[in-house]
Amino acid sequence: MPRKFTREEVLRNNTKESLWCIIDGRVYDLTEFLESHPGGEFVLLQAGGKDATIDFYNLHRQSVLEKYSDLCIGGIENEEPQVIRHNPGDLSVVPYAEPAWLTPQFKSPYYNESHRQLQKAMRVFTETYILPEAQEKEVSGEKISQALIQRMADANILGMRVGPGKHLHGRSILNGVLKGEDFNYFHDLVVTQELVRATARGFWDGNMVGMTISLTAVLQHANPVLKEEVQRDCLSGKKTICLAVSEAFAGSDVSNIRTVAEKTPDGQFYIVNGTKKWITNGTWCDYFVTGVKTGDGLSVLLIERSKGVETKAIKTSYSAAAGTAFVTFDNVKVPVRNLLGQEGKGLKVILSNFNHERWMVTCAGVRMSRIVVEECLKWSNQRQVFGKRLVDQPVIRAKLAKMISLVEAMQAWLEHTTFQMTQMSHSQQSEHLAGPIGLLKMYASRCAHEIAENAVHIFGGRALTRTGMGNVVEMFHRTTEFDAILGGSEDIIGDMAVRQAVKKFPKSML
Ligand code: HEM
Repeated sequence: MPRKFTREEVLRNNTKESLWCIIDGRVYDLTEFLESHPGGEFVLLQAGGKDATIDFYNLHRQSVLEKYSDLCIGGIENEEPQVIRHNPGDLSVVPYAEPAWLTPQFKSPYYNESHRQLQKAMRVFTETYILPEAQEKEVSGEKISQALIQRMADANILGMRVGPGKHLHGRSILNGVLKGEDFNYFHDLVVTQELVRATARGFWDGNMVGMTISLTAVLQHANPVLKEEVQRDCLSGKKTICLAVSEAFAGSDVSNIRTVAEKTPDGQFYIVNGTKKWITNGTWCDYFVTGVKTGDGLSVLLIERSKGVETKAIKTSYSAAAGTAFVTFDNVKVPVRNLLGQEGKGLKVILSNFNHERWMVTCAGVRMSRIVVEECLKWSNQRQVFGKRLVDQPVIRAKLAKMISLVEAMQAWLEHTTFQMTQMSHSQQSEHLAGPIGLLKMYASRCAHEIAENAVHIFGGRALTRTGMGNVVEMFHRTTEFDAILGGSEDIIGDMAVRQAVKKFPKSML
């Protein structure tokens, strides 16, 4: 049984020798903690013997109390803690913190019980296994651990990251929550929107994004033997794979790449020379799905890390946990059986995954935007300035209204697009959805930009620091702009969408 104290007892412990305080009906002994408190000794001495609940929540997250729970020596007689504690898997109780389909009062035509079960299991998994490692590695810049990759492989989370398809058939997801055959794009959306809740941008990209955007090319375009081998290696977590297309010479204009592959006289191998830049997960990947020039055309080769392949980490403004690399191919010998698709038809191979990649970037960006809105709602409600909560200021409410409406609009458009994906074959998606998905991604990254800006204004100085209350907002503001670039710069894909629309313009109306 926890010890119970009266408020008078706590009040008597207000010196350096014995320093207690009350936070949310619980009593904390801060005597030993005084010297190591990141906020300094003086402020704690001022709180000695008092109820410091309002001051504490004005400056700290609930998770701080959970981390330092050993400082808690008991509770106050006849008082119960008021603050709701978050357990792994719980839905947020903050309005607008969850998409409408997860809010009991709202209904959705898109999701059924299998999506709800998957969402629940993914949230428990993310909060139990991914979030702690993500937070640690985001700071240290280290690669995701093999143990976590293995755990995701065993639960078939790796398989789900590549989207619906035959590679999931016969697999049981997260201990029987779902059969692989039943996995559709709404399950795919759920998985991405839960995983990104680990709120660590570099680590998120490090967590197999390379595989998400490259293994699909192998599944769709490799010869059956190679496909079987690489699929088995990657989905079991034994090997990792990334997409190596962009170069210092060519980003969104993939057809201008300069990496060259020349066939050996016996026709058995390609010899590859060139460089690749900004390759996510490249520092540690085993396989590189690589865009190369073959004669006048563009082709795609699966290159294994071997003699002549070198990778160097590129210093970026986000965590090195993403494994962003500069890759050099120096006379690398690649068997011809590693050609994906046909020689000279590589653009088709590269484009075949762009819709899914852009859609996935959008799923993640929309969810991160919502997390930032939740952070702002919570902060505005708990932060006191000029004797009032932030949320009591009309200017703050106007910002929140704008942010919430942007997130709701993005999610609604995303779900509408996802529904279209469930109704179309892969080739129909390429034909009809490339433009709409491009526009959706562009809209989402513009909204995220606006949300980040408003969030910084709401959090003030805390939005500049990587620790403490503003850490999520700081990370989002620093990294959200990448979504405008990844999978094709937003200006270029926006332009592509309009050009495609113009092509379909009926002549009779002119
Ligand atoms: C159980 C009690 C407490 C613990 C475990 C604790 C722990 C921490 C930690 C870990 C930080 C670093 C920032 C963060 O991670 O949020 C911090 C910062 C700080 N704390 Fe505490 N704290 C406690 C109580 C208090 C109290 C009662 C006050 C004052 C009334 C206080 C004032 C501050 C200040 C001023 C900062 C710096 C905040 C900033 O830079 O924004 N702390 N504290």
